[in-house]
Amino acid sequence: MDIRLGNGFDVHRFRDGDHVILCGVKIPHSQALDGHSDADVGMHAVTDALYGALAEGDIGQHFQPSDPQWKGAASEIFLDHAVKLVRSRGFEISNIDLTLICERPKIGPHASEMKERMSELMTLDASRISIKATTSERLGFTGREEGIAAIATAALVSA
Ligand SMILES: Nc1ccn([C@@H]2O[C@H](COP(=O)(O)O)[C@@H](O)[C@H]2O)c(=O)n1
Ligand SMILES: C[C@@]1(CO)OP(=O)(O)OP(=O)(O)OC[C@H]1O
Repeated sequence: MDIRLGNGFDVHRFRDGDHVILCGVKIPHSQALDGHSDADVGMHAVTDALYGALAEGDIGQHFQPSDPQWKGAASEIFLDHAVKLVRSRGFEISNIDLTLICERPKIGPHASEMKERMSELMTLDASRISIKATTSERLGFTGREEGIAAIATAALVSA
């Protein structure tokens, strides 16, 4: 059995708006997240963790931020590509662990829906998907509510 571990980290800054999209779920908030795509920072971190576990570069190498075709794109496109690449390389996803770092919005009330959405997108049992959140105790850019950071770990096992 071959085991691979990968990590992903992403940050998106806030901009004017009335909701954020995290793990494919629309969450009402006093601001939106800025990015070339839909700026789903949680989904980007998970996607990068999958690419990392395969040593297949990073999300920006696969989906150039300068490419107009990804303007406003749903980040499910990127995650789907990474999941398909995992399986094409003869691996299965054992588990995913995601932590979102932000003062607001509060993630807890939405974590279950986010987990279910990721489960559907990855065809992975929800019991293998962990979605957590923490503040940075008002320290740094997340503490000043300038943006959201996300860090993810993916574990793959040979199929
Ligand atoms: N955006 C967030 C941040 C935190 N939580 C929940 O609050 C708990 C305490 O967070 P601290 O940063 O103060 O330790 C944390 O464990 C989460 O359960 C949240 O839901 N959304
Ligand atoms: C998702 C992509 C898609 O062009 O752009 P962004 O939405 O800006 O997100 P980021 O994590 O900054 O860069 C990765 C890019 O692949």
